[in-house]
Amino acid sequence: MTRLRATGVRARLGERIVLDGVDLDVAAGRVLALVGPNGSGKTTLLRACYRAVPVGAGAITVDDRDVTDIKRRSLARLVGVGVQEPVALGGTTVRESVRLGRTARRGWLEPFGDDDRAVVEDVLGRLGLLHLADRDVLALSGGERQRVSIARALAQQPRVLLLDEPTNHLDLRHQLAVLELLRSLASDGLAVLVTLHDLRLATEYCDRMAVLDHGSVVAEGTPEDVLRPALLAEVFGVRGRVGVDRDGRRTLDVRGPADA
Ligand SMILES: Nc1ncnc2c1ncn2[C@@H]1O[C@H](COP(=O)(O)OP(=O)(O)OP(=O)(O)O)[C@@H](O)[C@H]1O
Repeated sequence: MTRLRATGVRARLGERIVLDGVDLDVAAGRVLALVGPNGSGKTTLLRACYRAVPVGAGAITVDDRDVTDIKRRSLARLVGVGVQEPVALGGTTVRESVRLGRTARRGWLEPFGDDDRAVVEDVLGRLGLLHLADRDVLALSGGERQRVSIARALAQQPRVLLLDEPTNHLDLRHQLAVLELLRSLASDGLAVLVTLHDLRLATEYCDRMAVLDHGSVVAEGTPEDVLRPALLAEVFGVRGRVGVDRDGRRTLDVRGPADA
């Protein structure tokens, strides 16, 4: 079973120690929400998982193989990444942009085949992008571009999916659609690690979360176990608690700043 693991990961950016002994474990079938205040190291940890940031100590492994020992092309078959600000080249349509995700799957001289086409059309459909497929990516809204970035990652058919703030440009309907999609991808067997700013959304939709604070994981578990009032006050600076609404859904009730 696929497993992404970080063990004692330390990373420096310039003079700063940004990750300071991070331990994390995401198994296939799970969505793990990585939450934490601004600047706590969430994006850096995700970047370390796909080798965009060097790890100074500790290790990040996929199926017990250190990611630094995996060739880039093989890594792209294992790990798909949707980044916060997708790079979009002018003159590329949505469909072409998503097709780029297939590069990792094909041999160097192998032509784009029916299988590739089927995967691209499938992910365009799953992300609600079919009606935009022929549009230039530069002529999209921020939220639409974000969905293209997720679609391209899925076109790689990875075993691990890393998404950095996949909901931050999305309207409410698309936020919920993306989080539902992550759940269904996990039940299809993917291991999903996703950074989320919106603690309420993370509480409602994710069965597990890890809280990063000053470069270390300070809590990991179910939202009700993790988001205790003391942690909400200390780490996020708010007064709040996790409860259950009338329909039995988990909710996060935030009452205001902790020092008010
Ligand atoms: N290139 C850099 N050089 C030095 N420090 C950096 C660099 N990039 C980021 N940092 C610092 O590293 C820390 C972690 O940044 P990171 O982007 O990983 O945090 P984050 O939790 O994703 O933040 P946010 O919630 O604001 O997106 C921050 O203090 C940031 O200022």
